[in-house]
Amino acid sequence: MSHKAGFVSIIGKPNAGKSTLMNALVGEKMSIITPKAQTTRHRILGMVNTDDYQIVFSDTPGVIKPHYALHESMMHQVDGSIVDADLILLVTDIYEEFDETDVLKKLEGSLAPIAVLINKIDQSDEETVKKKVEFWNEKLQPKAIFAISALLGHNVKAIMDFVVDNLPEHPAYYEKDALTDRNDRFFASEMIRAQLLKQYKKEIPYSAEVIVTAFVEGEKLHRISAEIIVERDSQKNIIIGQGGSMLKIVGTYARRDMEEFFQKKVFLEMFVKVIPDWRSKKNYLKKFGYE
Ligand SMILES: Nc1nc2c(ncn2[C@@H]2O[C@H](COP(=O)(O)OP(=O)(O)OP(=O)(O)O)[C@@H](O)[C@H]2O)c(=O)[nH]1
Repeated sequence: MSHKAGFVSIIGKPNAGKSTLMNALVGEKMSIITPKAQTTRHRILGMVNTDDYQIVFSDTPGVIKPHYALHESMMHQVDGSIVDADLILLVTDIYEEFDETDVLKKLEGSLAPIAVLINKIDQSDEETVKKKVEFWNEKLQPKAIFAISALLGHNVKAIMDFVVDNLPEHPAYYEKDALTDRNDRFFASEMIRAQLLKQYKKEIPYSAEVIVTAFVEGEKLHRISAEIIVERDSQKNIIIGQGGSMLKIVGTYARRDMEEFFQKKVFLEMFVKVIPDWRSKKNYLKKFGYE
């Protein structure tokens, strides 16, 4: 019997709802979601397997104009996922008036069919949705347009059906029990990064990276050590807070998320370290997993 498999890339501006959609499609909390733009820094694969097919979704960083080497790496990951794609899901936010020219420019080189997903329709009305559908039909003549709410799961099933219909015949690319290309260390560091995005304002979360330095799996308990890397001493002080109060909050929430994710008790310790201008330094970026 024939088997289908393919790469489906989720592309769009920051904050459009790409990670929310990815999680809704794969049914797991794979990508961290926060109200802040530029939450996602890596391309993350999420797989859906049945006997008949394997869909390999890629959640990607939001398309931005690069300001640091870090951003350049993020945009390379977007480009890579467009090159690999058998199918592209372009996510756009119904009410954000983003200029999407840069996203469209990236898509120009691709031959993969595109579906435009107009997201967050739960915050909109029929008339606005209709106008957006017309706009995208004219602009891109995509293979399909869906008006969706990734948050509420509205029309997510229709996207899945569309994806399966348009998947090429191909053997599986990964083991059929695989869910992602990322390991537990990665998810642990992402859960800490999500708390940095939630608990601190302005530049702090964007200046921070999280490295899991030890991950000891136990029968009853995982012991996890992590470093939070920032660019300046002043940022280190803010991260730690008065008498360690802020770091304690971050640790408490991150540990709670980890315990839910790993279904295990977690002992978490964190250290804050300064590496001046790490976002612009290629050697550190490489060390932190940005190619
Ligand atoms: N109302 C509403 N909010 C949504 C919907 N989808 C996503 N959001 C919210 O939009 C914000 C951004 O969502 P993400 O999924 O992190 O967006 P993203 O495109 O991955 O963002 P980047 O990582 O910056 O590229 C979060 O606060 C989500 O809860 C939706 O369908 N409706």
